[in-house]
Amino acid sequence: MECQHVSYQYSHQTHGLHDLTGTFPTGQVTTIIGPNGAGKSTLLNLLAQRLPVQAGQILLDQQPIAQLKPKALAQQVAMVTQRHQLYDELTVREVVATGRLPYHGLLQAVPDAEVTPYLAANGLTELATTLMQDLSGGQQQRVWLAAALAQAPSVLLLDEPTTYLDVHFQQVLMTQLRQLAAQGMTVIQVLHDINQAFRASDWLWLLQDGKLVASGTPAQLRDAQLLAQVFATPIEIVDVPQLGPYIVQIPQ
Ligand SMILES: Nc1ncnc2c1ncn2[C@@H]1O[C@H](COP(=O)(O)OP(=O)(O)OP(=O)(O)O)[C@@H](O)[C@H]1O
Repeated sequence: MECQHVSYQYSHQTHGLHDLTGTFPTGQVTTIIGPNGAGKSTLLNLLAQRLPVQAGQILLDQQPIAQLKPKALAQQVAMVTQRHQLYDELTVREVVATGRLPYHGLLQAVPDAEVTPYLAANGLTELATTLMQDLSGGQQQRVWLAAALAQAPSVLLLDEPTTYLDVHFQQVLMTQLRQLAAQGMTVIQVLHDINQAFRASDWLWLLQDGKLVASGTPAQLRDAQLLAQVFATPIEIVDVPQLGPYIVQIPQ
């Protein structure tokens, strides 16, 4: 997936994204990092076509995604949705089944055989008949991931997917994303924890004020001066035994 001169402005606002050009390598985990308000969620929403690109284009396999019909797009690009009250009274199985809708007619039932594997792969079998409103935040997060994976997308988008997860499940998720990428999926996520971003990614996008300041491998972007400037805070990179380089914020 790639962006070519992509810009977006919220109506009557100066904020948005300005002339972004760069790639999200196929079969790799890319993490978008940057300060609050840098435009990370806006970019994800553009990649998912939840917001229309106003200038430039986003290409998937060299095709502008704006030209894809909604059903074709949903078979290619899935976004792990944040909690939504509309789903509170649906069961886990019903929510995961929504991921299969792009492969069926609107009124067709989704066969159990298409849902069961995604429940099992995400540790949700036991919870299949539980209502969403009766789940913890972390369990709900796993349901949204299962629903997105049920779309069998080639591109998976995740906006701060670790928010509701404890440290153990954060690690489980990061490993799962790596495995999906190894199987050929292009994974694009937004993370706030920069150390997690540097450890869990093959590729990084660094945004500031709606602009792409840098993109590259974690090794290329592990630059204390650059990070300090973008995050407006003193930063040092220290070597932690058994962990390697670690980005630390220096108290002012
Ligand atoms: N619906 C909206 N209408 C108007 N402006 C918006 C809207 N959504 C976001 N913005 C503005 O666009 C800019 C980018 O917002 P965005 O949510 O993409 O940033 P972000 O990097 O994801 O931030 P955060 O780290 O705080 O989640 C911000 O200045 C924000 O105020």
